[in-house]
Amino acid sequence: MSKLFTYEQVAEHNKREDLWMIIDNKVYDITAFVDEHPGGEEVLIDEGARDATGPFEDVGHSPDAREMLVKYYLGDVDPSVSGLI
Ligand code: HEM
Repeated sequence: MSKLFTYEQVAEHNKREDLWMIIDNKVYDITAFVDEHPGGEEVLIDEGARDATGPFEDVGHSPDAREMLVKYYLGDVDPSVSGLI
């Protein structure tokens, strides 16, 4: 079973040196990726620490970009508290 996180837990990881992000109800630790993002670090810091599914999809990220997410995966958003924010 995957690890579950609340929105509050994700929101604590809101810094460039410690940055999490939710995409499609999955939680990612993207700290190591901030330097590598072709779209720059600013958007990741702005959209990080919360659900960034909308902005991520709006950009029309490639299959390669989606594949990159795999190695940053931590777990899922706790479904019992999802949808609160
Ligand atoms: C950890 C999550 C993310 C990953 C792995 C990722 C990965 C990538 C990759 C690989 C590209 C190059 C184009 C492509 O292959 O699609 C890209 C471009 C871009 N990304 Fe992300 N991205 C992430 C999150 C975001 C978020 C949340 C935003 C917010 C708007 C964003 C904005 C952009 C923009 C604007 C570009 C275009 C850069 C350009 O071509 O000038 N990305 N991203």
